[in-house]
Amino acid sequence: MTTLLETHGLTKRFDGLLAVDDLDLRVDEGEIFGLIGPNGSGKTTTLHLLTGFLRPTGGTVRYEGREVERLRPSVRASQGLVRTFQLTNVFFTFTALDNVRHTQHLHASDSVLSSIFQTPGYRAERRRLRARAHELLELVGLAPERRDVLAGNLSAGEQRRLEVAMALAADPRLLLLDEPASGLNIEETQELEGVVTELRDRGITVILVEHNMRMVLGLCTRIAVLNFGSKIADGTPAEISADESVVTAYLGARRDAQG
Ligand SMILES: Nc1ncnc2c1ncn2[C@@H]1O[C@H](COP(=O)(O)OP(=O)(O)OP(=O)(O)O)[C@@H](O)[C@H]1O
Repeated sequence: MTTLLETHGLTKRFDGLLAVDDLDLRVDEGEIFGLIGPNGSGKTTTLHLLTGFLRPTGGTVRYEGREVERLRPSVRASQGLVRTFQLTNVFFTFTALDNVRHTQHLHASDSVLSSIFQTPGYRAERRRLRARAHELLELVGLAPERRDVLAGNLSAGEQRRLEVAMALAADPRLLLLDEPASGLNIEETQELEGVVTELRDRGITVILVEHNMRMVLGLCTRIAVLNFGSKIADGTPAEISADESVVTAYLGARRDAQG
């Protein structure tokens, strides 16, 4: 198994608060890797550190064998380390297709001159990208008749899957999904699970940050559990479900929430 992503001693401190504490992770190529933990345990901060939206206070992030913790998010994305954004990147007044096309343009390397003069090469590339956008929407289960619907008029489940299609426009090798099932009903969650499985089958490695335990336990090959910024367990779904410290962390969190 090839290691695709590794962190060593990854740490993030916000003033006095240790949000991520000396975290070692290893994600192998072809995995669906789960990152779970109670509210405030450091999952989102970890995701920001992996993708470059935050700089670590200490430690390293290795992707494809190279240290990337100092690289900007756009540079990491161009290397295939891509994340979703919980709908913040979706333009609700654009159609589903135009949202994907827009994301493709953000990653394209067209020269200004070729676009002004509409060279044959430029036009062929545009046709290729349009066909690819249709393919991506189909891959996430947005049928051709949904392509031209405004994103704001899609169902919650369709919007989540559109968000995945937009991330796929960057051609990820490793895709980080940030709570993709939040706000979805059971049926929508199952459709999303089908999409994540399909991505894995197509060779995309996935890191899934998610509160829905049924989804995480059902999909992931391995899971790491955070609590107060530290990793308290990692292993297969069966190992994690049977781990006393995980059960205690979740029960403790629930008691705190109940006051
Ligand atoms: N920019 C910031 N400045 C200060 N503290 C922060 C910042 N971002 C996160 N934190 C704190 O770091 C800790 C970890 O937060 P984080 O959002 O990573 O947790 P999480 O596991 O993703 O939580 P949730 O499941 O609720 O999304 C929390 O105590 C949070 O308040």
